[in-house]
Amino acid sequence: MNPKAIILVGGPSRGTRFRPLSLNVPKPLFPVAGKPIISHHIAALSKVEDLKEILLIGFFEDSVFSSFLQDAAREYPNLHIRYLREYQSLGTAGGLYHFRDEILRGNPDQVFVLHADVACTFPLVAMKKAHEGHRGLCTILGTRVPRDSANNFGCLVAKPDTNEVLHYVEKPESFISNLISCGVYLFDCAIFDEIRKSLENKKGNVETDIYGREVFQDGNKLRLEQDLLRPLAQARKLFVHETKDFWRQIKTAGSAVPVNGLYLEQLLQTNPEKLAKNTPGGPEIVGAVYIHPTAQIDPQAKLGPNVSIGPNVFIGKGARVRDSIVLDNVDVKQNACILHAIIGWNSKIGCWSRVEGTPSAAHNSTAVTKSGLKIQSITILGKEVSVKDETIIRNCIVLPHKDLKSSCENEIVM
Ligand SMILES: Nc1nc2c(ncn2[C@@H]2O[C@H](COP(=O)(O)OP(=O)(O)O[C@H]3O[C@H](CO)[C@@H](O)[C@H](O)[C@@H]3O)[C@@H](O)[C@H]2O)c(=O)[nH]1
Repeated sequence: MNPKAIILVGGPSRGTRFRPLSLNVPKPLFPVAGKPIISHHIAALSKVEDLKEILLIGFFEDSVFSSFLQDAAREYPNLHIRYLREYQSLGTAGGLYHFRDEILRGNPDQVFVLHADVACTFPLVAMKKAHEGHRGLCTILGTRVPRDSANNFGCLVAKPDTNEVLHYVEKPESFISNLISCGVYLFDCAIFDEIRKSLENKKGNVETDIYGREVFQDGNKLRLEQDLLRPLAQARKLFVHETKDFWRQIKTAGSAVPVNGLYLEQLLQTNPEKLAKNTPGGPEIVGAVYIHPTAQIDPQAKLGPNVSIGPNVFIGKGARVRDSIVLDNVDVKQNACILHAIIGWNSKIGCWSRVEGTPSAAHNSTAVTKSGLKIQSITILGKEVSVKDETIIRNCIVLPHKDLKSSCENEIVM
């Protein structure tokens, strides 16, 4: 077996719900639990036997991923990781088809396809084993979600004894099943014949590009879900591998906070040496906390659980941080309190101030409702925001470069 992998990274127009953070970093590179979102995908892929090549496919500028790719090459010398740029958004299966020659080079027999905007334990080795035990062309990772959120996803109805998918419906209007697609797939390479068939069904919508390759006309995308998975289910060639581990989407900026917590909890179980520990004369650490080696934390500060502290951060005496991500070069003055928040690069949090959000209990949701109105649950400060001493910022989104001189609540500060 000689599998390859693809990570669908999307492009700049797709990160809008991730604002204001995506104004400064493309969503796939936003750090959670101390490393870029897609590094978690790559770490899981690196454990798949014989997998040597990972292709990131998206429509960002080429330069966006260059330094990430250099770092990844150093960390994984046995993996060949490249970025392939779509000339425009081609849809979730359009890039697979457009770059089919690159993907099929070296005759792989299987291809993993992972959405960049999901977080989970990526049980890829178990998925591969399950895939090789049936006669399907695709195994899709599935998870159970609460009934009322199921129609935000691709829904699957499967035979419990064989895991064969009988129906696949993308974001149905009414309830079909609470077993949903996680956006993680393993395909046999024969899938490219199915893509060809699906294209033939869309006849008349194909043109030839300057390299003589078939591409789709403007605005006509090839959708993995509707154009490929649905017919595969109808042909009984789609199987599901259900995971009981955590799974989350990363759509809004606020969703990075629970995802950060889940990855940190996972690290606490698998690689606790990567996390901060209580040491004599050091700050108080509660639960899973990641601190970049260049950060300086006052011994009288208290951090955790579920906290990531980025490079060159300074946390002052008596400060308290929990359930939050503090990005590079942030200066947190003494006795400040940060709860359920993301603090953007180079921000300054004054003495005795509070930056806080409200924890949301809802699965895969980061907004809460108050008096019938949807309010922001995670407080997010964009890059270079300054919060004056003794100020409270609660349930707010603050755009970059703002100087907050008085308290605010449930606001978008523009
Ligand atoms: N390269 C590329 N990537 C794309 C494009 N369009 C979307 N993507 C990437 O494909 C992934 C899916 O994005 P969406 O199109 O926004 O779909 P969704 O609403 O997240 O729903 C999909 O994912 C759910 C799981 O998270 C599924 O449950 C659902 O069925 C569907 O596949 C993201 O990682 C996104 O960046 C494109 O044109 N080109």
